[in-house]
Amino acid sequence: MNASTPLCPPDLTPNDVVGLLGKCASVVTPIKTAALACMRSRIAPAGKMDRHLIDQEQHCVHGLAWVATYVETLHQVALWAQRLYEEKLFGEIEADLSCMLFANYLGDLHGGIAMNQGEIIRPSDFGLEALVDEALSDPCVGVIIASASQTRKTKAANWIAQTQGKATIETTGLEDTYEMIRDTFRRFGQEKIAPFAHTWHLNDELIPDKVIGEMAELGVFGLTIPEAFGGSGLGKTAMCVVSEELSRAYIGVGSLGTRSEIAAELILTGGTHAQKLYWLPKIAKAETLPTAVFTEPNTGSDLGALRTRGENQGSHWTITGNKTWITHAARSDMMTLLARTKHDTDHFSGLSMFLAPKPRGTCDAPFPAPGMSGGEIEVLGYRGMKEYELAFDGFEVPADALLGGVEGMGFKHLMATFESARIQTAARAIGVAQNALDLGLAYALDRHQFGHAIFAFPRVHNKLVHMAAEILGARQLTYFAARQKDGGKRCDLEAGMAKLLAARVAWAAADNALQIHGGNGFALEYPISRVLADARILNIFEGAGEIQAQVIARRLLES
Ligand SMILES: Cc1cc2nc3c(=O)[nH]c(=O)nc-3n(C[C@H](O)[C@H](O)[C@H](O)COP(=O)(O)OP(=O)(O)OC[C@H]3O[C@@H](n4cnc5c(N)ncnc54)[C@H](O)[C@@H]3O)c2cc1C
Repeated sequence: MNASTPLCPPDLTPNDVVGLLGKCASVVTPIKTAALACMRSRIAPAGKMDRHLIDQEQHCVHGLAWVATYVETLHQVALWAQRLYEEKLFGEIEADLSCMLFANYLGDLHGGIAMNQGEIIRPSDFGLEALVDEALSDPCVGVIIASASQTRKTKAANWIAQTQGKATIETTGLEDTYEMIRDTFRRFGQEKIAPFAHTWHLNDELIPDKVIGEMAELGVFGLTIPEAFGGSGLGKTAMCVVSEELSRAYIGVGSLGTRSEIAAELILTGGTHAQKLYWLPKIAKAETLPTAVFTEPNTGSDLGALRTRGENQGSHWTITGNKTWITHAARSDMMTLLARTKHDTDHFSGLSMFLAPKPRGTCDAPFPAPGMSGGEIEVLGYRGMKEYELAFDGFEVPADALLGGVEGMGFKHLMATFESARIQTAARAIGVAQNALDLGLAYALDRHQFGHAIFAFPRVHNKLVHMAAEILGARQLTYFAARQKDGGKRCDLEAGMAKLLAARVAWAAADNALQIHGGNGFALEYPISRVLADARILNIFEGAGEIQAQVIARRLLES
């Protein structure tokens, strides 16, 4: 990023842009490699990783995860651009948005990446100022950065304004089947969810049973369950598209399938044949709504330390302990419940997973089961399913409810579901970000100040362009993780990156869209107030941002 870099011609063609994106994506790879080498030398000076040093160096360890996430995003966007170009689908808006994304992320790699507000990871943190300067002094970087001019931003903004009502601004590059699925769920979201979501939120209501029934008919709950067990047998890419569109209408609805996805994944990876035959068809039809019962009052991120006890009574198990933050606990029929069954342990190896049936509760009698009680936790956002704290006191679970019939495998089984759950959460985040963009755009076009629609002001429309560009990047990264998963490859790294980035993108989009609404955005009456609250949870659950960064960095360091 050297001042003498030649500035670009303002009229880069999409063809020029595709070439530049590919070059820029390759010039940043050495930055990741060098940051990784630097962290290896700091946290594994003798060749073996030192846990104490990992914690001591956490800012930079997590910074490495962010650098790698940026580099992977740029790679995936460059590959997407190349694929579209070959199919003659890479047009002006795809070129404009990818230039914006590259300009911002290349700038961040040079000046510092915001891991969070105020927590910036800079090249100097790794002692890599000279290397980063050198890598980013490549002329292709200067051209891309200069191409993200105000003229181009305004042109992109006008294009975005014309795409109002279109499913996606850019061509996603997904096969037609997925785009047909998107259209179906977009229509469903627009007709059956979006008009009611804000009222459900304001009244803190459960999403109506009727909506769950309609979603079941559309196949939401059995999307990725194999056909042999009553599902549609689709892959994670389809799950992403469905989750995006449902969450774009309302995150509560986009999250209804999350617990079914977790339960199905647990049963498919760890269950006995009898458990698969019994539960999967019921989950696919939404006859069984599962709930995920892991977190405890004193154990959140460090799940391996949880204390709820499972005791083998011969004919059955009993569960005793406290859980918290359990989404949709009352209106559910089965708990994927993690408890300690090896009582002489205090870490993950003593944990077992149960598929514990429970009677479905109502608002008046949420937990009508002996040995189980609970209370609602009132929340800022992410409503529609309700959150609960639960107390178990000798709650009985059938003997055959132990997942896979084996003790001590619960944490391992849960870890195997993380890839899928994180990909789905990234897709939910993209849906929320898209909702924010939709709302911000509509308001900006409608609201007039100083004699113009506020959309006309660069500081307003630049925000919309930034949102669209970041959504494009997070989307391609998420689809990449989904493809890896569908291809049977290990993808905890890619899934973690997708979730890490998409959660930040959703929060930034919601915040910027609220800013565009001015004072009205702060009024509960406006849906953007809900979207802001909903967006905030994405960086906390399914692995807080810090935990996600830790997981990504450890995987990189171990490789
Ligand atoms: C709306 C909502 C719905 C949820 N739904 C469910 C559900 O259905 N089932 C379920 O089991 N759980 C659920 N959870 C719980 C959720 O998974 C946990 O909140 C999450 O795992 C974080 O745990 P914690 O809240 O105990 O935070 P803690 O683990 O106490 O961490 C607090 C903060 O400390 C920081 N932190 C923690 N550890 C580290 C570290 N090693 N390094 C650096 N920073 C760190 C992070 O910033 C973190 O946000 C839900 C939570 C919410 C808020």
